[in-house]
Order: sequence, then structure tokens, then C-alpha cells
Amino acid sequence: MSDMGVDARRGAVALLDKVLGEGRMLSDVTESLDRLSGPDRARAQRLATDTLRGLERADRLLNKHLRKAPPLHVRNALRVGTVELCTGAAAHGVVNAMVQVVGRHRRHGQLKGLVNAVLRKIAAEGPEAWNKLRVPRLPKWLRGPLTQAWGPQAVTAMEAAHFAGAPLDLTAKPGIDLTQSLTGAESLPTGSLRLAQPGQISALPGYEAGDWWVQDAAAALPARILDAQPGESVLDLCAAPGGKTLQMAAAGADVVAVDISDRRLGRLRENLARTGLRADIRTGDALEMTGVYDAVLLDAPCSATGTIRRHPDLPHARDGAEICGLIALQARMLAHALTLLKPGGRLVYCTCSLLPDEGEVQVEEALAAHPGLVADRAALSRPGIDPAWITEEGGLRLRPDYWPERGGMDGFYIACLRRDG
Ligand SMILES: C[S@@+](CC[C@H](N)C(=O)[O-])C[C@H]1O[C@@H](n2cnc3c(N)ncnc32)[C@H](O)[C@@H]1O
Repeated sequence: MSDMGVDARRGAVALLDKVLGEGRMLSDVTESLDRLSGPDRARAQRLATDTLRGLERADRLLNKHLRKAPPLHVRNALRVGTVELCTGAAAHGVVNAMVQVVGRHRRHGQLKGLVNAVLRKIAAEGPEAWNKLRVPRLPKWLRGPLTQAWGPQAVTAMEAAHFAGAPLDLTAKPGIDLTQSLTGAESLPTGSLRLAQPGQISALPGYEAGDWWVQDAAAALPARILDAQPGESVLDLCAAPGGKTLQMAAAGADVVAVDISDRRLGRLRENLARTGLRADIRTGDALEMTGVYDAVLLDAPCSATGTIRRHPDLPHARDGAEICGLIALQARMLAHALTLLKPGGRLVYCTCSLLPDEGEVQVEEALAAHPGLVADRAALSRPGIDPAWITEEGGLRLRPDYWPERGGMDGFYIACLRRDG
């Protein structure tokens, strides 16, 4: 790490300025770190992510020491410093680095004295106070609908899962046993492998050989439920970055993978090359696809509210305004996807959303609108799936507060639909 951590910390503050000031997602603003070395870039991202997870606690501690609101950039520097100080970093290094980050800022340099004074107070009192503060809550735009859907206790448990963050899950190619090479990895009942402390992903055994890919255990279930067979034609609508395409290609299916974003498909191309798997990749609009297939997987664009453990920027960068448009798009995509099935074919509909309007309700409405369409409950009976997760209309509801003793899972909704005849 260069410059006693100043570069990485400045990078973290720049990321927070964009997420909290401009409402942008972390994944869309990483170009602001382009000038950093690899390790500094990784550290900046980790610091920004940790700070977003602990933002409410950091603000509660800071507000005791701030008589008037500082500019956002300075507040973000104080937030990064506070989270570091309260989670075990050495006080001297954090305070000095944050004073330099603010001191070198063109407009706010004169506030470095404030940063020094406030962070010294936090260093003295913060670490003890930190753990007594409540688990950070979701913002109202999301907390309200989730409480209505799942109840207050469940939402509190989800918030605890979000605050805890996510382990790293891997999906292995069929026939490859990773338990020998990845020491300390836990085999999950649904077939994924979990690493609590993964370190650098590309340095893990089997990465170069393409033996596995990164995929949350919940995200691996839609393709397991679709259960593609060798030689079957499968259309993966909304495929990028492509974890599910890889699973279906590895099962031997002929996969057509479609996504509107060529940039996101780039990741799929890289993963196909690394794993030596094949798929027919097409950049385009799912709503314009034609043809008929044995099976279709529709992983529709959604609020992504099931992925907050890994994307703590989401509740802060978004305000829910886009959800109505997404619900309408999902309904159109589902109706169109059904036209692409061979008679007797199956469609797996899924979203990484915690909102029933993007899952349960979509499937209920599709079942009501399409005579002959049925929810295939038998397809959900797979290893590791708790029958309590199966919903009234015959889908599968996954939540971040499930498997608490194992480290949780992403929130997802999955249903397998079949058309008779
Ligand atoms: C939830 S992500 C898909 C994740 C992917 N299935 C996987 O397993 O890695 C949703 C995707 O939908 C794509 N998308 C959004 N609108 C689309 C459209 N009209 N046609 C095709 N893809 C679309 C986005 O670019 C995004 O990659």
C-alpha cells in the first residue's frame, strides 16, 4: 500500500461522494479509482463498502462531535475514519491519513483541523460505543414495504444479515470436488461451496483452470431448478454477467445467452473463456427475441434488494423510484418469454428482489392470465431447499436472514412454470 494508506482512503472517500452525493452505484463509479494500484483500489472499495454498511452507526457517533454539518466530502472522510477506528484499525494511522486526505482537498483543506479533533475523540470513545449502537436500519423507502411483506421481526433479521455482509460462494463445474483444494471451505446443502475468508479470488486454487465461478448460493438455485439436460436448447434471457449461463452450459445444454448490455456480457465472455465452456452470446433486447426453446430462464431486471449484503450502497444510492417501471417491464418480459417455449417446455422466472411485487405477485398474475400455465412445485424439491421456503403460488422465496448460522444467502424469488400441451 502506497503513501501510508492515504491514496486508498482518498479513493474510498471519492466513492462515497459519488454514492451519497450523486446517487450512483459503487459498481458504476470504480473508474474514479483507475489511477490507484491494484491493492489500493481493492482497499478503497473495501473501505467504502464497510463504511456504507456502518453508515448509521458512524453518523450517530459523529453527530455528537459536530456542531454544524460539514461539507459532504469532509463528512465522508470522517465516516470512513470512524468506521475504521471502531472496527479495529490503529488510531494513529487512521487519523493522520484522514487529515491528509482532507488537508490536500482544493476547497476543504482548511477543515483538516476539524478532522483531526473529531477523529481523535472518536478514537478515544468510539470503539467501545460502536457495538452498543443498534444494527443500522434500512431507509424508509425499503423498510416500509419489507415490513408490510415480511413483518418487523423478519426485517430486523434481514438488517442484521446486511450488516454482517456476505461470505464468498462458488459454483463448481460438474464432477469437480473443490473440498480437497479449498481448505476451510464449507459445502452448502444446495451444492455451492462457501468461503468465510477468501482473500484474493484470482489466487484461489482452480481459478486459472476454470474449475469454478463466483456465485451466491441463492443465485445458483434458478439454474439448478431449471435442471438443463445435455443437448437441450435453453434461452437465458437477461444473462449477464452470466453465472447461470455457465451452470447451464456446464450441464451440456445449448445455451443462447441474451443481454441488452454488451459491457456486462464482456464478463460472461471472460468467464466462458476461463472455464472453457460454450454459449451463443447475443447482445439485444429480451423483448425482441424470437424462436422456440426447450427451456427459458428469465432472470429479470429488478430492484436487486436481495443483494444488499454484498451491495450496501443500494439502499443509499436508490430511492425506490424505479421500482414501478421495473415491475411493468418484468410482467412484459415474462409474458414474452412464455411465447418462446416449446409445448411442454419450462420457464424459470427469478429476481434477486425481496419485494413480492417483483416475485410472488408476478407469478400469481401470470398464472391467472395464462390458462394451461402451471407452477411446477416438484421442480423445487432439490437438495437443501427447505419446504418452508415454498410459497402459496408454488414459487420459492429466499431471504438474507435464512441460514443465519451459515452466513445467510441472497434474497431471491424463483418459480418454475410449465405450459401444458
Ligand atoms: C439480474 S441481472 C442478470 C444476472 C444474470 N442472469 C446472471 O446470472 O449473472 C439482469 C440483467 O438484465 C439485463 N437487461 C435489462 N433490460 C434488458 C432487456 N430489455 N433485454 C435484455 N436484457 C436486459 C441487464 O443488463 C442485466 O444484466
